[in-house]
Amino acid sequence: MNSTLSDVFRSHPIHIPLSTLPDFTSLRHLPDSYTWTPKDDLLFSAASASDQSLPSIDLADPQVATRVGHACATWGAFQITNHGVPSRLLDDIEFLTGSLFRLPVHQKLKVARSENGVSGYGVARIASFFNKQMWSEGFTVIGSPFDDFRKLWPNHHLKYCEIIKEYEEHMQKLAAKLMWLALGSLGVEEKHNKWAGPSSDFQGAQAAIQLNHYPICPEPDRAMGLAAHTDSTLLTILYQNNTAGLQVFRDDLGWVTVPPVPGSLVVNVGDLLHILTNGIFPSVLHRARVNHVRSRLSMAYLWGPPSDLMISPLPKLVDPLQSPLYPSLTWKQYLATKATHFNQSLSFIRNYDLSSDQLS
Ligand SMILES: O=C(O)CCC(=O)C(=O)O
Ligand SMILES: [Fe+2]
Repeated sequence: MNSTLSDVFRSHPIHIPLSTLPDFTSLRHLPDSYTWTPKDDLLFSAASASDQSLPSIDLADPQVATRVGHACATWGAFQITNHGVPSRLLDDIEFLTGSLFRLPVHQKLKVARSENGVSGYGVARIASFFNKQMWSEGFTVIGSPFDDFRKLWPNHHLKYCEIIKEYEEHMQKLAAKLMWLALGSLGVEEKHNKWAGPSSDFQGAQAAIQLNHYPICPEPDRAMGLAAHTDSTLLTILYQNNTAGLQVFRDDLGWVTVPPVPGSLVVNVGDLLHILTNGIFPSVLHRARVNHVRSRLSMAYLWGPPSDLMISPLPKLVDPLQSPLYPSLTWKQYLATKATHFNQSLSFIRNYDLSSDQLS
């Protein structure tokens, strides 16, 4: 039987004890365990560029594919407007996220993600790779949120489940559209990407929704909301509330803040799209900073292929005189690699010897 995204995460448990889940409202000073220095993250204090901004693309622009392709190749990320997701739905998901994180800690702990669980409340999965703790809390939805939501809101869970369902439907369509725009810009057609299915809508795709909350922080300059990482997805579509915090990294510019633009969404190239394009599109390194004035919410739609499908550089994008930069592997195998090698995963598999079986 094919494995689902839940099975995959379940086989790579994260070992973060529940006692580390913070009660941020009670902290008036930044404890040592939350104080970051460059020792904890090499890029912690890398330069920040203030005069450069992430491309913003109107999806109704006649040149949209070219613009998406250029943004993917130069930034690995972009903002979009005119994306067709109703602003009422963005308000609803933001409202849901705010309501969830405003609940008292004991209530949120009722739906804490268990050690080998996949959905629920907890710290970021990447926390296990760092010595310091991040100033954030999260809630992951994979599959139906019904059981968790019923525990959180015994009287309103159906309304909230409906919002998640509608959000997923819109995001799934938008992700497929963005994928074709990105690949189309490289001359990849439907016939080159068979798993997209007969109607080219990537029906077998899988996704998770990651809701993030970054509380007000007493010493934001020394704290980290979510440490630098790339997403293990094909694409991520992120909605952020009206509070800045997301930053993307470019070798030539350093950290660039992505200011929230009302109604717009941020799109990140993930590691699998980087592999699929044989390295033409970089997967963007990004992080979230915090501030001492307003709490911040973000809602990430993490989108990828069926977990057992072989992903490899598209032959059309590989120079016939060279070998592909990456071997074929499944999302399941990639997530297993990421669980061990984290931000070095792409370079690890690049050097991976296909004749051995390290990736299983
Ligand atoms: O909060 C943000 O802006 C970033 C969230 C993120 O990168 C993630 O959930 O993977
Ligand atoms: Fe991310």
